[in-house]
Amino acid sequence: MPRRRILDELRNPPPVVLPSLLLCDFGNLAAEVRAVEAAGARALHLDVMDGNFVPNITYGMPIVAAVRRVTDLPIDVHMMVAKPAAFVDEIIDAGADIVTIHAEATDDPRPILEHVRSRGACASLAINPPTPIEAIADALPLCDMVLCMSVMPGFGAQEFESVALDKLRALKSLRGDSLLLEIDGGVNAQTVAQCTAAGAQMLVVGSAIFKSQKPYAESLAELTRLAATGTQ
Ligand SMILES: O=C(CO)[C@@H](O)[C@H](O)COP(=O)(O)O
Ligand SMILES: [Co+2]
Repeated sequence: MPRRRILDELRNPPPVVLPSLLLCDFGNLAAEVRAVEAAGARALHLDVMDGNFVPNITYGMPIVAAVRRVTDLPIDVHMMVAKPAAFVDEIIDAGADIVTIHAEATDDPRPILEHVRSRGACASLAINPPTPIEAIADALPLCDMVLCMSVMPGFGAQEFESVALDKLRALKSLRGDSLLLEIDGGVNAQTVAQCTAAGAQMLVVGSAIFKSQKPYAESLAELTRLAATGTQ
């Protein structure tokens, strides 16, 4: 889908809860994707980890492509890899609509963000909890989205770190609504309203959907309802 259309779809209306497939049943991947789509998901978040940038390995292009084959939902690929420049083209070819690279993985993210946009995808920059927003100030004009991590990346089901909220507030006051803001890590029914109150429109949720006893539709509806309370 073209970049402008993705951004319009995600903005209208906020907030968007993105299931992170990290903790889904990969033996039934297609069924899991169809199930969260039927449950009301408006976009998906895929965590690509290389065992180098983070101390964990997940999956790469074949899984992104497999998800692409079963859904037309926007796919946000969170690249936790040490050499993002080497892989963004293949990630886009596999079907990513939003390509999220980490500021900590590159000395200068700007050429990569520009390249992602030139390929028609949305360009997004992630920062870990200890990374200040000053570190990405020069790159902001090239970002469609900024992801503030609320855990150290690498694993699902970690505890929420509220330092991400301060950064969301600062980014919101710097850039208003021109920039999509995403938060990822420990987002659940207890934390989601704080995230939207701080300015996030994009809420990545893994364990609170895939490890919950509730049906996906119930979790997604509850999280979306609670997220909306933070915007009032
Ligand atoms: O990027 C990551 C982890 O590094 C995430 O996208 C997790 O998958 C989120 O899982 P929960 O914290 O919601 O369980
Ligand atoms: Co993620």
